[in-house]
Amino acid sequence: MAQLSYVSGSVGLITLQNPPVNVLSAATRQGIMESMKKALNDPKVKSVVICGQNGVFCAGADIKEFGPNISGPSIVPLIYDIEVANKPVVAAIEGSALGGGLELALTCHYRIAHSKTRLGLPEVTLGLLPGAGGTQLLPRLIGIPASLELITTGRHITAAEALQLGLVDHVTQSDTVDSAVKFALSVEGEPLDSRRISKRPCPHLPDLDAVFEAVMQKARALQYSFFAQRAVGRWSMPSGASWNTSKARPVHRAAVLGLGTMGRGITVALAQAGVSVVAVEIQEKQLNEAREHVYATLERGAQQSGVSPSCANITYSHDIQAVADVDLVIEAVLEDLSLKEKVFQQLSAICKPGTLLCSNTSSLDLNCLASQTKNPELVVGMHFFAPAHVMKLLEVVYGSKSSPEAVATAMQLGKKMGKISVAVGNCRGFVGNRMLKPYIEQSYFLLEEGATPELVDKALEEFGFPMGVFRMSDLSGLDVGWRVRKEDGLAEPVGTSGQITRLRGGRRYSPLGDILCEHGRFGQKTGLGWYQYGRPGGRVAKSDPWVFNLLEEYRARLGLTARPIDQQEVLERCLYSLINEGLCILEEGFASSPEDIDVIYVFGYGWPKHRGGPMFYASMVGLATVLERLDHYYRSNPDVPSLKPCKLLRQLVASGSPPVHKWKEITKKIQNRL
Ligand SMILES: CC/C=C\C=C\CC(=O)SCCNC(=O)CCNC(=O)[C@H](O)C(C)(C)COP(=O)(O)OP(=O)(O)OC[C@H]1O[C@@H](n2cnc3c(N)ncnc32)[C@H](O)[C@@H]1OP(=O)(O)O
Repeated sequence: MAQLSYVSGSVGLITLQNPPVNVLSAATRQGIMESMKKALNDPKVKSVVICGQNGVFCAGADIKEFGPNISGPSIVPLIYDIEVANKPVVAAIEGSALGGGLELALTCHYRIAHSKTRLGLPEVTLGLLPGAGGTQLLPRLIGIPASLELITTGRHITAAEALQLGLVDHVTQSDTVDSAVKFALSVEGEPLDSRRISKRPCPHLPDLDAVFEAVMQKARALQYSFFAQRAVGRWSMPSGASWNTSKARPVHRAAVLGLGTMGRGITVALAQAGVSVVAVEIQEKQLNEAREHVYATLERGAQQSGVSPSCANITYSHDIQAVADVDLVIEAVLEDLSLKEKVFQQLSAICKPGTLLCSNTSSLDLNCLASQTKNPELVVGMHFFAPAHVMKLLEVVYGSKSSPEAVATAMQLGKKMGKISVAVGNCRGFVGNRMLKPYIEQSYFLLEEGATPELVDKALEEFGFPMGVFRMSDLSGLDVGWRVRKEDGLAEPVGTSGQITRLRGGRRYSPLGDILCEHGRFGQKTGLGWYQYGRPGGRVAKSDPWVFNLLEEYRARLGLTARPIDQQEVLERCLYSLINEGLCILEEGFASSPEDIDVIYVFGYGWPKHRGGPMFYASMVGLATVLERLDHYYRSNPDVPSLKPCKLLRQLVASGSPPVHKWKEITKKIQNRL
C-alpha cells in the first residue's frame, strides 16, 4: 500500500499505492509508517519524496473505514514522525491532495505541486473537521483568514491559488516526481527547523476579532437564508389570505403556450415534475425545433439523474384549441401586451370552466391580462427565470382580483416543479426586476462619472455576485431592456452628433445602454456588448477599447469630467439603491416580508448566499449607515429619485434598527396609515 524505492542515489521515494485515489486506509498508513522508518534509518538516504501512484497524491481518509472500530495505526504519530524527521521530506503533489491527503503534505518540509492539482480540506462537507493537524498547520502556513475560509467551506483550490497563498513551494508543469526529486537533492543537508510548520507561531492579527466576526456573520447569513427559504412557502396576501386558509387545486394536466426559450424550459420542468403537458406553438417551424429541444433536454437530464426521460408526458400542437381540457395554462408568448391580451381573450373562451390562466410575463401588468378574461380571479403570474428548468426561483404574482385558491395552486405547482416559489404583488417588474432597475441605473451613472464596466463588475464580483452587472447584462441580452425603454418612451435615437439629453420626465436618465444597442451591440448573442466575445455566442468576456473610446467621447459631448471611483462607492450606490427599492416594495405591500425579497435575490439574481440577501445585508451593514449613505448620495444627485431614502428605512432607523424578523410590525404601521 506504500512502497519505498531509491532514486538518484540518495533519495528515498515513498509511493502511495492504493488505487484509484490512494486513500489513507489502515494498510496505506501502515505502509507509509514502515517506509518512512526504513528511509530514515538508511544512511544512504539523505532526503525523502512522498508521492502517489497513477497521478494522484492522496484523496484523504478512506471514508469507507469511518465508524467506531477503525483499525490500523493512528494518523497522528505518523504525521509527527514525518515532521520531526532529520532528513528533508518533500511532497510531490499531483491530481488531488484532499483532507488527510493535504494534511499529510502539510507535515512534509516542502511541497511541490503539478499545475493541474486540486487541494483542499473538504471534511466539512462530510460533517467532519480536519483532525490530522490541518486546523493547526494551515493557519501557521497561510494565515488565519484564508485557512478559515478553506476549512469552513471545504473549497478545492488550484495549484496556482495554493502557490499564491503560500500553501505550496513550487508549481511545475512537467513531471512532478522528477521535479520533487531534483528539489529534494537540492535541499539535502540544509537545516529543517524553519520548515516544520507546527513550530511556527500562529500569525498575529491585530484585528482577529473582526476576522472571526466576519466568519460568524457569514454563518448567521447562511442560517437566516435556510429559514427564509422555508418561510416563503408560508405565503400570505394583503387581503389576509394565506397558505393556511387557501386550498390548492390538483393540476394533472397543464398547457404551455408559446415555445420560445422560456416556454421550452417550462415544458421540461413540468414534464420532469410528472405533470402531463400540452405544448402549443402556432408556428410549425418553431414547434418542431421546440419538440427536438425539449426531447434532447429531457434525455440529458435523465442520463444525469439516472431516471427514465419524461417525454411521454408531453403532447405537441400548433392549435390553441388543444388547451380546452387542461387544468392550468402557462402563457409564454412574446413580451408584448397587445399580443398577450389577445391570447388571454382566446384562452378565456376556449378553456373549460375553472382552468387557471397563468402568464410568464416578467414585467407586464397582470391586471390588464386578467381584465381580458371572464374570470379574472383565475389569473395569476408565474414568472420563471431562464433557463426555466434549471433556475430555482419562481415569482407567483397575484393581481388585484386573483383568488387565494389560484395563488395556492400556482405555489403548489411551483413546489412540485422543484422551485422556490415566492408570492408577490403586481407592481412594475414585480419584486426582482423592479429592484434591478435602480441597480442597473446606478451602474450606468458610474460609467458616466468615470468608471469602466470592468471596475464596476470587479467590485460586484468581489462582493460575491457570480457576474457583475455588465457581464450579466451582456449574457441576458441588451436588446431586451432597450425594447422596454423604447416602449416606455425613454430610449430616443442618440446618433453621433447633436445634443444628448440626460433628463427624462424630470429625472436623470443615461442613454449609454441605448447607444450600445444602436450600434448593434446586444451582448454575447452578437459577440459585442459592454465587452467583446470574439464571435456571436462567445462566452469569454474581454475588455473592449471601443467601449472605452465611447465612454470618453460621450463624457466629452456632455462636458462630464471623469473622476476616480472606488469599489466602495460602486457597492454603496448599486447595492443601497437596490436595497432602498426593496424597502419601498415592502412599504407598499408588494412583498409580504423581507425574507421574500432576500430569497428572490439569492435564488434568482445571484446575490451571494453568505450575505443573506439585500434586506439581511442592509441590517448587517446597519440601517443607519445605509440611510446616511443614501442621504449623502441623494443630496449630490437630487435628480435621481431612487437614491432618496424611503419612508420605511427612516422609520426602521427611528425605531432603533430592529432585526429583519421584526420589520413586519413597522411595515404594518406604515401601511395602516396609507
Ligand atoms: C486516517 C485518516 C487521516 C485523516 C483524515 C482526514 C479526514 C479526511 O480525509 S475525510 C476525506 C476527505 N476527502 C474527500 O472528501 C475526497 C473525496 N473524493 C473526491 O472528492 C473525489 O473522489 C476525487 C478525489 C476528487 C476524485 O474524483 P474523480 O476523479 O471524479 O473520481 P471519483 O469517481 O470521485 O472517485 C474514484 C473512486 O474513488 C472513491 N473515493 C474517492 N475518494 C474516496 C475517499 N476519500 N474514501 C473512499 N473512497 C473514495 C470513489 O468512491 C470512487 O470509487 P468507485 O468505487 O469508483 O465509486
